Amino acid sequence: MSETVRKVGIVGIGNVGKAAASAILHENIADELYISDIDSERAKGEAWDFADSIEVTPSRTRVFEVPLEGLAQCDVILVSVTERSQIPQGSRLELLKGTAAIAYDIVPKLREAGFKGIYVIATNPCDIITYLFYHLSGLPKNQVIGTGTALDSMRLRRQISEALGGIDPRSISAYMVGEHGDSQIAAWSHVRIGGQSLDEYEAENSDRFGKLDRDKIEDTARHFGWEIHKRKGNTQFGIGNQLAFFAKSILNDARNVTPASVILEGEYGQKDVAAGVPIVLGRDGVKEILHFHLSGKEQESFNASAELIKGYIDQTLAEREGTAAQ
Ligand SMILES: NC(=O)C1=CN([C@@H]2O[C@H](COP(=O)(O)OP(=O)(O)OC[C@H]3O[C@@H](n4cnc5c(N)ncnc54)[C@H](O)[C@@H]3O)[C@@H](O)[C@H]2O)C=CC1
Ligand SMILES: CC(=O)C(=O)O
Repeated sequence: MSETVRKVGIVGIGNVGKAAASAILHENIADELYISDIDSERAKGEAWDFADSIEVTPSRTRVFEVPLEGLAQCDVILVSVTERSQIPQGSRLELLKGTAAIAYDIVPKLREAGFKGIYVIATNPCDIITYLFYHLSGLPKNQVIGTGTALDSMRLRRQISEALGGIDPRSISAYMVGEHGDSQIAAWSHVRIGGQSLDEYEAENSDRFGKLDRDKIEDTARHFGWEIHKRKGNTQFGIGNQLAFFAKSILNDARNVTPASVILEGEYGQKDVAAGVPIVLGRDGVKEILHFHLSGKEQESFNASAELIKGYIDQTLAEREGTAAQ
């Protein structure tokens, strides 16, 4: 019998990395989990702490602390590095200089070490960092994926669920698209409640809910991260579980439809940019990009969001390499 060992790596074992690692162990997603951090002593402590818990988790995942290059053997590397996780003025874009510098440091080293697997990136600003990983890694675009608007879309579904009397968010299909940031937009034209369009569902149930306040729901979902951030100083479990879900979908070739930040080459009218759109996620990473025909206003906002991301990508490439995105 041939033996397939599922190997997942995490680079950056802080708030987010630890939440992802815990989810991986509790859901038996990997046979071997490799963790790496610039602070290798702390990472070793985390690895040993996780190893102590294996007997009472459903998995027998072996956990190792490794230097960065030790991650090159993994099928999937989850990226949760950052220079600082605090964002005083509330924009993820403020992290760009620090996290771009980390990308320029670690991606060439992993390339040199022979990493040929799939990157899943949570590090903010997520879309720009995803593009930089693609640009620096030499990997095909299907193998470089940002979590993008996946977390925002869960927040959106939860807000819709609450407005509709608690209907299970898993029975709601609703996506935030564009930037994992302030310019993201809800694709209201494609919201479905158990397959029924939201307009039809609202009309059928007008005596129970009336018309949803879409602007308020969208705005709450868009900014929900800050409500958590200002109370506990970070967000970690939503995204940690999301990273684990991405790893599981890839390793199991699950072919889930999920929002993710991916490299666009003409899809949604955009090129040379990474932005959040619905994809099919499986063994090769991005198996397919779903093309929603957005309403005119949604497409306009999506274009503005993508242009904003592209502006920061171009600025970063110009500062670091004296070139713009190709
Ligand atoms: N995409 C999303 O939906 C979300 C993204 N995030 C982002 O995830 C990132 C991580 O956040 P936290 O875990 O709270 O930060 P943290 O500060 O707790 O952890 C970051 C870790 O990265 C390590 N690190 C820094 N430079 C490194 C390098 N060159 N090589 C290896 N390790 C290095 C640090 O030592 C630290 O352990 C941030 O960029 C944050 O904004 C957080 C929540 C949601
Ligand atoms: C911090 C962040 O990006 C979030 O929770 O959405």
